[in-house]
Amino acid sequence: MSDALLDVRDLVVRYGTVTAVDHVSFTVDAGETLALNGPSGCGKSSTIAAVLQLRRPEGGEVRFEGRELTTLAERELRPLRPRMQPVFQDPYGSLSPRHRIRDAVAEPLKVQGRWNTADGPARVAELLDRVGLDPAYGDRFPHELSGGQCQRAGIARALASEPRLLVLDEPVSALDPSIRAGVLNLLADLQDELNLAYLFICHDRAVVRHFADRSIEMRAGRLVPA
Ligand SMILES: Nc1ncnc2c1ncn2[C@@H]1O[C@H](COP(=O)(O)OP(=O)(O)OP(=O)(O)O)[C@@H](O)[C@H]1O
Repeated sequence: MSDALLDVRDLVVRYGTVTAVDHVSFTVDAGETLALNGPSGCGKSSTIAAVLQLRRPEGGEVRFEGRELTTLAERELRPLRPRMQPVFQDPYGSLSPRHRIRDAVAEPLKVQGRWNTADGPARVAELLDRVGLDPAYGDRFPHELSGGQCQRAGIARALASEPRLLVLDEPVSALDPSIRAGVLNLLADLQDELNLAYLFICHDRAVVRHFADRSIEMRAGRLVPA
């Protein structure tokens, strides 16, 4: 058995007769960035949905922190879910338009029973500050933030859960090219500071070369030599 943080073995995802992920295996170590590349429709989203157990795979194993997730009941998965957090491409899509940024960042703490009125607000301010947002932005709604600021707020919300793994699904593709580097630098700093692991989907080869420790390539549901 490997001691990787995430160990995916022979993963299979099917939609009816379509095999979207066909016996895919990879590992991600603590503190490591693995890039997952490939053309549209090759199975990247299906792979990460199965890793996050948002969709139960038809075959294979997803071992996270040494525990096999695919055989766990939802009730057993619940305490593990905070430790693997997604960050999606659309910065506005991952935050509810009706909730202030402060409440969006506080929500994971409340859901996980870790909210404390004495120090909760300070924790939220600290998380916003950590991602480079003035804590005063906590009062705003997502549409009052730029795309880059909103993506930073989404990262703060993910960090509230104290994850070990972030699944980054094209986290800077929707952002203005001039602000992409700032968000990528933030992710790199957070990784160093918190020993976070990243499973990173990205189409931009220059970004992958700069940002990832290793990369794997998918074509038509299978891993191919990079
Ligand atoms: N809900 C679904 N029902 C049926 N087929 C699906 C479903 N979701 C994905 N597929 C099919 O599975 C295959 C893999 O899709 P997937 O979205 O995982 O690829 P992708 O690499 O993430 O693509 P993109 O980069 O465009 O998001 C494709 O052939 C797609 O049409």
